[in-house]
Amino acid sequence: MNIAKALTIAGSDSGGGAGIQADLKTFQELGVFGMSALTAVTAQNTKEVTGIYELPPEAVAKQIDAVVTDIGVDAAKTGMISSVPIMEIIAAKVKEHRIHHLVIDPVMISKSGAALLKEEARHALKRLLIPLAEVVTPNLPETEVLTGITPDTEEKRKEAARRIVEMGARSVVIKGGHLRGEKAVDLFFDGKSFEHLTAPRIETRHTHGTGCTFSAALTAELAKGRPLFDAVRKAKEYITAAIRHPLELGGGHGPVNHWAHRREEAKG
Ligand SMILES: Nc1ncnc2c1ncn2[C@@H]1O[C@H](COP(=O)(O)OP(=O)(O)OP(=O)(O)O)[C@@H](O)[C@H]1O
Ligand SMILES: Cc1ncc(CO)c(N)n1
Repeated sequence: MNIAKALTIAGSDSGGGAGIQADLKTFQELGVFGMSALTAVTAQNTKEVTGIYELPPEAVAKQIDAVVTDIGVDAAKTGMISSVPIMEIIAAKVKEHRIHHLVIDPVMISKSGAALLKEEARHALKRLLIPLAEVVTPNLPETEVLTGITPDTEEKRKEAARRIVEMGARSVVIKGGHLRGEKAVDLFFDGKSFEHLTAPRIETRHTHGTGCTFSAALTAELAKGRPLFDAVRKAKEYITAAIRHPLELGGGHGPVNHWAHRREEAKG
């Protein structure tokens, strides 16, 4: 049996909606065997982050080595990587193990407002990780930090996408979750052409983990061998269903529903 295998290199969210937990749930839902290399443990719920505990860089390296050398990795993603030494070791391991299908989700701030990336690590993210990416998935504030462009118009979002590809990424999806308007529109660019991914905007506060879940779905589809833009489209369908059928857990930004896609598939 040929089983697709995906690895997430990210932080743990005790609340289960974002981070490693969102990634593994998404991999499983999409029929991919999920593995993890933890970079940090966060104490977190739908309202706040109450603690961040980084792992030693060596612990991150050992987790990656352990799974790549035995089980194998068809595609990987990165999420929360708070410090420069952890970024350095991940970049080295991605090169050493020739991980080609790599999704970089440049996580910076949680929905509840906590900083998940140290300020001094912003530059390292651009220098070390973005050049290794098959696709980078910034939201709008992350796009601004990466490029210095305020992405408040379509033209500026296109310019920012060009800049991210110039940094060495093979492609980028600028996510429009933070825009207003009737539609949630994301912009894809692969160095040649632009494509829009459009879905109805759902009125809800239960959006904890949208970014992690989207990039995990994209990673799962790449692990299965789906072509890049098809994988992006599938990920968009998956996250839209997960937002559309909220679980209504917790008193703050509740988690998205990782199994909602089953309902939509059942409807046809
Ligand atoms: N209210 C919404 N309705 C429909 N789609 C949405 C909504 N909010 C976000 N999305 C979609 O979810 C995906 C993730 O985008 P978003 O901009 O929310 O990521 P993010 O800010 O990185 O999330 P996170 O808080 O997990 O870091 C995108 O495809 C975006 O268009
Ligand atoms: C551990 C972790 N990673 C990513 C996010 C994204 O917001 C989060 N809230 N927590």
